[in-house]
Amino acid sequence: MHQNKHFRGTMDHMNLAYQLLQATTPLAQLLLLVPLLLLLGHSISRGRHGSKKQRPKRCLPPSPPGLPIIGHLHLVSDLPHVSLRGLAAKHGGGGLAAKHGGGGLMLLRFGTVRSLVVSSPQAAQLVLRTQDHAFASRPASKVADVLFYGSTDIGFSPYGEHWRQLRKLITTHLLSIKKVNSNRDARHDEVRLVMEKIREVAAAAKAVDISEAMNTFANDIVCRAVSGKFFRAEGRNKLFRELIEANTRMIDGFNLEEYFPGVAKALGSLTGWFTSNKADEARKRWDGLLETIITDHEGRRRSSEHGHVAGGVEQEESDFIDVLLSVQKEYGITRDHIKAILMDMFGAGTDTSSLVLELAMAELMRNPQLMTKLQAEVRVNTPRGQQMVAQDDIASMTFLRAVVKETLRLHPPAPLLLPHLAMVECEVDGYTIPEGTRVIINEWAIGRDPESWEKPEQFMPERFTEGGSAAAIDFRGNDFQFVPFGAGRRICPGLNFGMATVEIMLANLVYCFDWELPAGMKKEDIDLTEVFGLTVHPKQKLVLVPKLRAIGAHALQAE
Ligand code: HEM
Repeated sequence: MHQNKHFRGTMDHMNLAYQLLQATTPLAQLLLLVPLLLLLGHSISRGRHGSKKQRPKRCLPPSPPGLPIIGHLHLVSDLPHVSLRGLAAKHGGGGLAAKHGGGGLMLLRFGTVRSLVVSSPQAAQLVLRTQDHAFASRPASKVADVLFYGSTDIGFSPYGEHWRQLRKLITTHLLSIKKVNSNRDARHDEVRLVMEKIREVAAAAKAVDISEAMNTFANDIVCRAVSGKFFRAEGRNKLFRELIEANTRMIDGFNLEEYFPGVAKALGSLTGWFTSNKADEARKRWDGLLETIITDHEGRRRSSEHGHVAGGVEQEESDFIDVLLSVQKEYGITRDHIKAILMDMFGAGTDTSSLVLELAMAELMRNPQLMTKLQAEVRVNTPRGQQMVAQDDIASMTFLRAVVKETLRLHPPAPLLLPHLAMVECEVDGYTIPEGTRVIINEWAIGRDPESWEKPEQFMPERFTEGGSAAAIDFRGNDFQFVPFGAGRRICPGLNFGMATVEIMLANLVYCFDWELPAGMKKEDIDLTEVFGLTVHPKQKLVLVPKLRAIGAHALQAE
């Protein structure tokens, strides 16, 4: 392709020379001939030697035609992951990976921000593994700066020593497999509370708002691991939920303020409608809540150091906030850093797990034969007479895991992961990616890529079971056709925590109850239309009617 360009350039020089030679006197012809011959010679020698030198400086990935000022913003609908897939199918071809069924790189401009969109497993592998070191940072975000104390949390922190330290801290003290296992009793306790509530609803022949119930549950699980039983005081868990929801809406990555920072700066103080103004409000509310919780913990720590037990209540085992306070000096973190980390834990850990649960239940209700199959597996593998499914029973439930995987494939809670950033100029699949380019990985499109998945739009958990077409594929960041937790340095550190939360709850929902749709509703009426945000939610709430199984009734009462 580059040689063709040179050939064309050489031909242009020759045409020009020919025309000039025709139009001028012999002396002028001679005088003109010399520089033209020199130019021609130079072109030819560039064509012959050093094929690298002849390449244009930058061969950028393909782009659809854009508009002045807004760039490609008008091409993105209110479901960006869907429009980006459509655009990538038309414009994201080419590249070396295309030869292997890949391609999947497309360059867009949103306002002043250049964005690389990654839409195939091959391209995702190049960005998240081969060049992970170059793409492991996050783009600066005014909203994240306001919300997360100057982006000093983990999720929005730029790549570097601060991020490394915090990540080490949370993976060691909260999210390691050992820690996740040690939380099993607390998890079991929280699941039991939900089952009790559902039982009451079932006894009254009413319906359960599954979306709400799963969100509360996931939030309670994280809050309990992070701040002990403290969080239940004075309706704090409700406030947490409100604040988390507000954050998710504000940091969806498609925020005009971030695409026109100059305009936003000029107008920001005059108007109240910019997201960062709202973020400021939310941060003040977060700060008040976190300050109270941290101060409570400090008080407890002081009491126990002096041999007192706060409020006459038995001292509980230390939670994550206690750990953060005790390692503050060792890790060199400030009080604001602690608050930023806590916001991450509450935010990243709640919505994600609860969405997987809600959507798994929705898909099972749409596919009753799969619900029956899952119930059979869970009920057979739970020891007879046992009131609830326990963590240890889950190990043998392969279909349960397949259902969760299939839910993550079709409905990844964060369809565009979190944005990455090119820290240096680098080359991906023969294209130059300029330093500072924002990178959007369209995991939603990758999970539905027909090159990688058989009948990609269908919910078929069997594909992940033994003998299935995707039996060997896992979500731990090694199989790039399936990266709902991301991959590489920025892979979700809460993967084990999230999976443990989802599996134990789903198993118990289908073990303890049979489920029906509200009167007059058919399975075809379950609407999965989405609302976009950093995490994507179904527009319609999932409301289901629980029916008690005999075992559930005795068991839950007996506990
Ligand atoms: C099913 C549950 C979950 C899913 C699907 C999920 C998904 C993700 C995704 C897609 C990312 C971005 C990866 C990237 O940028 O490439 C992420 C990052 C993150 N997640 Fe999760 N997550 C889940 C549960 C959790 C839980 C339970 C926690 C903690 C309690 C957590 C904490 C985090 C943090 C701190 C980050 C930022 C990592 C960094 O930037 O280095 N996640 N998660």
